[in-house]
Amino acid sequence: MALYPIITIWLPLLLLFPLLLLMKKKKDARRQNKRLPPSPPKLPIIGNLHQIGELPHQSLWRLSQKYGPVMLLHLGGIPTVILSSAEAAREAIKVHDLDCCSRPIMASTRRLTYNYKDMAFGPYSEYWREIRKIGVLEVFSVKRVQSYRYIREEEVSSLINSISQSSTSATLVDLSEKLFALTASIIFRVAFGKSFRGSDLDNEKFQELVHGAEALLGSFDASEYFPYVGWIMDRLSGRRQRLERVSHELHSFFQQVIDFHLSPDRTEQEHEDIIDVLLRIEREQNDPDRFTKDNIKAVLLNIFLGGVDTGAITMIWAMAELVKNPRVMKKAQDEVRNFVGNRGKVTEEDTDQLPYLKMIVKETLRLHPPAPLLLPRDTMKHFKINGYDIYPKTLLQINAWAIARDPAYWKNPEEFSPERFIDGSIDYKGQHFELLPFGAGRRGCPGIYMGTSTVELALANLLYVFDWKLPYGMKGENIDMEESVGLSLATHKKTALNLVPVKMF
Ligand code: HEM
Repeated sequence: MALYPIITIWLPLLLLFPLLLLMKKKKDARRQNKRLPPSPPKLPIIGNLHQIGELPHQSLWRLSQKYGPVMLLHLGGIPTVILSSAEAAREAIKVHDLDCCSRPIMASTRRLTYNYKDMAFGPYSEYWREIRKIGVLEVFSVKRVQSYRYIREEEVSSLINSISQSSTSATLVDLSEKLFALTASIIFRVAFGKSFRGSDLDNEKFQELVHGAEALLGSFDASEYFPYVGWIMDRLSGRRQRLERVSHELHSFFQQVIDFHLSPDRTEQEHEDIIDVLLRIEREQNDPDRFTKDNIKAVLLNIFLGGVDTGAITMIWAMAELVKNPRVMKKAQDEVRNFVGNRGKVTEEDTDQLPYLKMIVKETLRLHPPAPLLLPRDTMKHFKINGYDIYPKTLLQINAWAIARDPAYWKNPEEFSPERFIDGSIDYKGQHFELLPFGAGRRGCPGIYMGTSTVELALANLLYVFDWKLPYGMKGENIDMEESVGLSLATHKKTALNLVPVKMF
């Protein structure tokens, strides 16, 4: 037998063997030296999934009481680190922001965002930096948000008018429904330039689609949790089909509105809406493939997902807390009524002069952050938090809800007390890690100003124009403050808030 073929195969392997041995030794040494965060016991295959209940932020908070502020879970096959203290959050999204500012890759986010042409779900990349920059400068800038002031004021006026009708008959108003409709109308006009009222665009159908997309984006595909077999579960559960249907319908809807903007019959607009802005960016690009209609649709999806529910949820919780706390309600009403006098309505300029109202919004966001776990981050490098090793490709979740209720930072944390912000030293803009309703760092919410402008204006008018009474026989302490995740990306009040308005102006 010829020795030559044997030598050619085995000789390189023999030479490689010591090298492989050395590499294995090094890897073992690294493993032995690594200090992983504490973990609750896990089950085969599902890992810690069985320990996460209907309200994940609350389940994770309970686990963190036992396992500490830096905790490692295994959600199926996904290693996930949960941070539940301001110090740990600071280390991650300030000190190591660049190491963990990506987002996890998932089949459904990829499909809904045109292969990550959006801002919110896209992994960290040169393209993401570019789209985020465009967003911050062109869509979310103070100037742009201020240019939509007339939309917010008109929509808040029509909300007040519609509530006034119930007030004359002293009937209950479903404030939850009204406030969702308000934020939806505002975002619809800001993005599409026209109101869905009296137009051929069907807002209800569109809302249904956005919620369908939220339900898909707010949960993981089984194929991510369970490699090899998860895709079968996604098919059997109908998730795959839902994903295809929602993506297809959203795509057609956005295409229809973009076509309308490009139609030669469209008259010159006084105000640039967001589609106009994005179409202008498309025209100004040197590389025609860099920013296309798909990029526009992906950004539009972010604006609807980020802009509608978050604002409505915040206002609903604020009103629920105010009727539960008549002292705070009265103080806020005195502030706005004394400032505005008999002018009949509150304008955006007025809200800048209402410090107590702003404290109420902060306190609401502390107790009820609409995104209690922020959005998941994906780590890109090895780094340490509180001395624990965090490895690349780990999912990172910050429990902003737990941090904002931690007695280590907050006196009587469960109490709704806007006065705790009286000295103005703590804000929600991402510099104070004990209050993170908008996240922080590279991935922090770019829509803070857009969101709070609507919330402050609508609340100020609701408090100025009406006194609010509970349904007959109901007491403040009986208001249901239970949370629900439901079909939304965000956590909201489980039951609708029904109140009786009494018109004062
Ligand atoms: C009360 C109102 C709002 C709250 C509480 C809120 C909260 C958040 C949170 C927690 C995040 C994730 C931050 C992180 O991962 O660190 C986020 C991201 C984002 N929000 Fe908001 N948001 C609000 C309003 C808005 C509005 C009005 C818009 C747009 C119209 C918007 C658009 C976005 C986008 C595009 C992102 C993704 C940023 C990125 O990944 O680069 N948000 N928001």
